[in-house]
Amino acid sequence: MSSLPALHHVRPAPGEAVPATRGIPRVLAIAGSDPSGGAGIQADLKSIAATGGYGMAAITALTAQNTRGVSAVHVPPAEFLAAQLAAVSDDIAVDAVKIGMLGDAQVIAAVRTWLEKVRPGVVVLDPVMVATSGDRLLQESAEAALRELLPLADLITPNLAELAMLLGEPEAATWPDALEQGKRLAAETGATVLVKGGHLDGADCPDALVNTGGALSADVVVVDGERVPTRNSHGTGCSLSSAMATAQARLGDWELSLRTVKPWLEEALRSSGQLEVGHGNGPVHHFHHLVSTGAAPEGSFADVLHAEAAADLDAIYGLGFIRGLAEGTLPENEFAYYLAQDAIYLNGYSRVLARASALAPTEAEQLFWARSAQQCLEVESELHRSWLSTRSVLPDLGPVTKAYVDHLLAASASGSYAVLVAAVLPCFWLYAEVGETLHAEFLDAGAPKGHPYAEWLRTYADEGFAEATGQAIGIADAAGRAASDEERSRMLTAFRQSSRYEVEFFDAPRLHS
Ligand SMILES: Nc1ncnc2c1ncn2[C@@H]1O[C@H](COP(=O)(O)OP(=O)(O)OP(=O)(O)O)[C@@H](O)[C@H]1O
Ligand SMILES: Cc1ncc(COP(=O)(O)O)c(N)n1
Repeated sequence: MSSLPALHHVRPAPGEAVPATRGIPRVLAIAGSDPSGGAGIQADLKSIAATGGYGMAAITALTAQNTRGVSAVHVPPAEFLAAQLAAVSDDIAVDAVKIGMLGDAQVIAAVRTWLEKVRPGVVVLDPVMVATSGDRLLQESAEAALRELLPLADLITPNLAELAMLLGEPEAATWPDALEQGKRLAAETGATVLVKGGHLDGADCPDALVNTGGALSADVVVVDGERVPTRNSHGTGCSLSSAMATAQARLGDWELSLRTVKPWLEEALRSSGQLEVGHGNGPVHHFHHLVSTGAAPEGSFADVLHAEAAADLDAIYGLGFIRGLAEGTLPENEFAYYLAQDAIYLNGYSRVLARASALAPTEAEQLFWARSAQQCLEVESELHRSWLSTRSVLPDLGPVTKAYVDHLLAASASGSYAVLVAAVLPCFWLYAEVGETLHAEFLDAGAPKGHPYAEWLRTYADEGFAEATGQAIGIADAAGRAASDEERSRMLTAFRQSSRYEVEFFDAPRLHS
């Protein structure tokens, strides 16, 4: 015995809103297979998933086709379709059904019997007769049976050729004529008709919901859209109808459903060029809205960051402070100011690194940031013990130090580990590069005796810090490659800002000491 909730056996009266499904709607596509993946059941499953449903598929027919056309059609015995349908509805509550290619009259009869028994809450029928390529997907002898099936649907989604065939009229050449035909089909069937503008010319591509029985806010509700200049329209009808079934099961409102689905489909057409599928009318990109998970090569994001910092590194080497430090001509008060600000900075930086440790996704990264935070405090106390103890008056928190630490604290409160990692990186990376260069210059000059900053320049030869910098770069690179476009862009902004503060930090003694 089926344990389906009563809701799924009760069909709402015409005009009555279908209750929106809580959670993920279970949507069954009853359609033909397109092995090239652009139309039929394959497009249905992609569309259902892309618009937030759980897709199921009972296959009416197998086609051999690609983007250029259909080469063969095989319709299995209708009893086998009936078995598929029963297997689904005996076990699973079906929130919405989308019906596509039916093939022949026996298949139509099997679907009719199942619909009359199960009475799903949402039935969308795409009366597929002829593929875009011109190949028949419904036997001519089955057209009458298809017409008789229409009143069992809530929404019918014919293209202009199908609309005309169902009415036995010539194809509409203008949008107003198409809407008039939509009204006639709606009146004949009692269903809502989705009249589609895809086959018309012009810069716009409108669609309209038509129902003359008062089910909508007006007899004709037009939803405008732009025409996308592409030949990749294979499967747009299949995609639209299954997305409408899914949206309706969730929203319970046809107009809202079309307004939700149409922009998604328009973007899927617009992004179709990203797919390189076939040589004919290619498929649309159903999942255009998902972030690309194609793994970027290791080091690629680090390369982007390094390029971002190049101008700031040049600026640092050009600063009077750096030249004076290297040549031994830096005024003592500027050096003392720098050391005092460095000690203050390291205290704040340590707190920010501790936050990175708290947010780290792996224990190895957690440990790395925790160790780095500890080392900052050790360097801070070493500065006080040996470098600052001989200097009597210590400057307070300077404006650049404050701004830099505030920026890091903001990054640590951004909620994004990736952004925080990007923000703390320049202090490792730029400092390590500048230190290495100054130390090398010092050695090249023969480590001159009597250089007033010789002892300080020797501290730059710290292999442990160079190794930690390599680890920090690796973590930021991995975080950047895994981030969404939006998060990666926030990482770049945070990194750029910190890199800029590195320049200002080295220039602050000149301005504020
Ligand atoms: N070039 C386009 N730009 C924007 N939207 C389009 C374009 N072509 C089709 N559409 C939209 O795609 C959907 C399907 O419309 P169309 O009239 O092409 O139906 P169809 O012929 O049944 O589709 P199919 O191409 O799958 O046979 C409609 O929402 C329509 O507005
Ligand atoms: C199995 C199957 N179902 C439907 C269509 C219609 O799609 P289109 O008109 O875009 O070719 C198709 N080509 N194949």
